[in-house]
Amino acid sequence: MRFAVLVFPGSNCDIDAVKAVEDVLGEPVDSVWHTETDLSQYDCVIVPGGFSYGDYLRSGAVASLSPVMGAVKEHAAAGKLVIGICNGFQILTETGLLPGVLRHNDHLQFRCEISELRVENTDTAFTNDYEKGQVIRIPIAHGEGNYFADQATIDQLKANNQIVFTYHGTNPNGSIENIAGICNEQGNVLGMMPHPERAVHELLGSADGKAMFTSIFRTWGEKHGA
Ligand SMILES: NC(=O)CC[C@H](N)C(=O)O
Repeated sequence: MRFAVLVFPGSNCDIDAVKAVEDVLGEPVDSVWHTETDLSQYDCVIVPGGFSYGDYLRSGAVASLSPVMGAVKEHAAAGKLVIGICNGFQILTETGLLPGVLRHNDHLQFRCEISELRVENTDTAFTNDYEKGQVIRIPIAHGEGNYFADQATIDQLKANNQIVFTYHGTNPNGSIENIAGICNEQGNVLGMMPHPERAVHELLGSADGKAMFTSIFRTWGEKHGA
């Protein structure tokens, strides 16, 4: 299975994502600069966290216009896997691959801490190694993680079981319905504010992010007979 981790000017979690794929799965992974227009050799694209283009205008707004995002749209339309983590989630909503927006945290402070998440949907390629309702510890680090969507969109997310993670206990940013992560209707594009790639060793404070990588690999393997 081949992974791409996109790199924009201002990305700062791309190397963590590369290391997580290498350490958890040992599968091939390339860093791919944002001017690339062909992602056809990859099975899973990770849009990492950071401050692409300095978060100018709105987080993710400028990066959503990068050449590589055309290729990400094609990759998603072909049913292949895309994960946006933190700034990556912001880029995916700005690109229109996921519904809703990420607004400034309701308290207007940057939050960098371990958060508790509840796994709401284990019927996705990204979460099937978790238990439904499992509470996991995954770090957050963002100033604009306040997920918002209008009521019709929220109703649709619920009806299609697209809410994948919610904050458990404390909501750190004011997200509507405590939403921490969602997927698209087809289930092959996931966006989440917390950072699973920073939680793959006990040494990092939690290894609860590992199951996301093993889920992806297992799902891909089942589909491709690997
Ligand atoms: N860690 C990140 O990806 C930061 C996300 C974003 N730039 C924010 O502060 O909201």
